[in-house]
Amino acid sequence: MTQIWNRLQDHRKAQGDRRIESLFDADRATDYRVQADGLTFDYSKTMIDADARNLLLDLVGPVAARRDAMFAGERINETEGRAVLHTALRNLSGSVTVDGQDVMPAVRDTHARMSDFARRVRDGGFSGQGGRITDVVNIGIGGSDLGPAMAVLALAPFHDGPRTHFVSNVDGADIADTLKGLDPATTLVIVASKTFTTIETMTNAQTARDWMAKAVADPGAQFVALSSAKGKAAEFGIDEARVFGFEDWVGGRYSVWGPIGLSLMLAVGPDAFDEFLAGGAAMDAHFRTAEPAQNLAVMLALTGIWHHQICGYPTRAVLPYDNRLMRLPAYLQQLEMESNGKRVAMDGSDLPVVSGPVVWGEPGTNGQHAFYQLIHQGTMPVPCEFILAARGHEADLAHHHILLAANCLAQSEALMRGRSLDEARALMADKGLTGAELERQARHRVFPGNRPSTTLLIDQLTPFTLGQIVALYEHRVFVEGVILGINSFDQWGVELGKELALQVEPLLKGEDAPGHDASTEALAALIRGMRG
Ligand SMILES: O=P(O)(O)OC[C@H]1O[C@](O)(CO)[C@@H](O)[C@@H]1O
Repeated sequence: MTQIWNRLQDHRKAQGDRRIESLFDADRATDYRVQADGLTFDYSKTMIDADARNLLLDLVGPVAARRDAMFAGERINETEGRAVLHTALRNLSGSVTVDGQDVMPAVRDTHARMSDFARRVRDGGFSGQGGRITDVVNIGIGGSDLGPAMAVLALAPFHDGPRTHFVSNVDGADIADTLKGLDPATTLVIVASKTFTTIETMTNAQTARDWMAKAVADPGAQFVALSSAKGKAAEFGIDEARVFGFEDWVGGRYSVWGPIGLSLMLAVGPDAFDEFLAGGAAMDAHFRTAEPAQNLAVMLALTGIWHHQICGYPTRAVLPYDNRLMRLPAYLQQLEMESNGKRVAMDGSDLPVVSGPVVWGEPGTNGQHAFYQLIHQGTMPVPCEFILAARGHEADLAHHHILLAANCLAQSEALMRGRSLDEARALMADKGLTGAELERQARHRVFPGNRPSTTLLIDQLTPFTLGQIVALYEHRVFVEGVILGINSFDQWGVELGKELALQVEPLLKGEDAPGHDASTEALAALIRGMRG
C-alpha cells in the first residue's frame, strides 16, 4: 500500500503545472464518468489522468472483502465490537445473521409497526388529546436529527403528512422557538436517541414533556421513542407500543433508514419512505456488483482521496444546485467527518497518510454570492462536488431550473478554465485603461482556473433518488475508510468534550470544581458575573 501512495505522490508531482483542460481528448468527457441506475458521476474536470486512475484503482484491493464482511454481518466495527448493518434496514426481503441469528424478522416487524403507526397518525386513527395530530416534533441530535431533517426538506414536494419540526440544540432557544405556536394537544413528540442518554436530547425531551403536561392529562401518550435502549424509553414513561427499537449495529449517522426515519415517514407516508429505502437498496446492489472503475461509490471515493490525500487540498465543498438539499452538506459533515476523522488505523498504528477532509457547503446559487470568491481566486484550491437534478418539480417554473442548471455547469467550467492575464488585460483595455493602471486592474481580474470539480447528475430529486444519493455517500465514506485503514464506524473523538462538559457545569454554578485550566476558570468566573 505504501508503495502505491508513494507512486501516486510521484505521479502528482510529475504532472507539475499541467492543466486539466489539456487532458481533454475526444473521449475524456465520457471516459471519466460513471453512469449507473440513472445517476451520472462526472470526474473529468479533475487532474485524474489514465495513470492516476490506474494507481488509484490499485488502492481498492482490500475493499471487496471488507464490503462483503459488512453486508454479511461480521463485526467490522472492531473498536466497539459491533456489526455494521444499516444496509439491512433498506433490504427488507433479505436475510442476515449476526452471531448465528437472522436479524431480519425483527427489522421487518419494526418496519411494519412504524408503517402502521405512521398510517394511523396520518389518517387520524391515532390522535392527540385535542384531536388529529397537526405537528410532529423530532427531538434528537447528530445522526438522530440530521438524516430525517435533511430528508424531510429534500422531499418537500412529497410532504403530505403533519407539519414536521426538528429540535436538536441544548440551547433552550431551539426548543422554545419550535414549541412557540404549537398546540400541545395536537402535537406528537418523537424522542430520537440511539442511546437514550444524550444530554441534549434528554434535556429537550424533559422540557417538551413539561410543556405538554401543562395542557393535556396524559403527556406520555403523545410521546414516541426511537432507540436501541428500550428500557430507558420505558423509564421515561413511553408505552412500549410507541417505542421503535433498533440494534447497536445501526450507527447513529447511518440510522435514517430505520426507526430514526419515523418523522420522514410521517411526513411523506410509508409508501414514499419505502421508495427512499428502495433507492438505498438499489445503490447497495450497484456497490456490491459493479467493477471498481464503473462503481459510483468507488470512483467518488478515489476522487476524494486524489484531492485530499494526494493533492493535499484540505477541504471539500459539497454544492447541491437544489435548494431542497440545503441540509445535505451538514448531513455529510457528520457522515464523513465523524466516520473518517481518525488519526489511528484499525490496528492502533498511526495513519500513514492524512485522515478525511473538512467537508462543508451550501446550495447553489446562494453560495456563489457568498464564498465562491475564495473558491475562484483564493490561494488554496477547494475541490467542489456539484450535485444537480436535470428536472425540478415546479413545471411552471422551468425557466428557473434552466438558470439553476446553467449556473451549476458554468461554475465548474469557470473553475477549470479560469481567465488568463492576457484575457484580463484585453478586458481592461476595452474599458479604456492603459499602462500601469491597466496592469494593476487586470491582475485582480485573473482567475487561475485549473481548479477541480466533479458533478453528480440525477434526473429529479425523488424519494428513490434521495435514497440512492445518501447510500452512495455512505459507501463512498466506507471505501475511503477501508483504503485509509480507518474504522469508519466508531466516534471516540466526541467523548472527551462530553465528559468535560459535565465537569464544567458545576464551575458555572459556582460549585467546587477543581482541575480546570486557568483560562476555563477565568471564563467561567466572567459568565457567573454576567449572569449575576
Ligand atoms: O442517538 P444518540 O444516542 O442520542 O446520539 C446522537 C449522536 O451523538 C453521537 O454519538 C456523537 O456525540 C453521534 O454519533 C450520534 O449520532
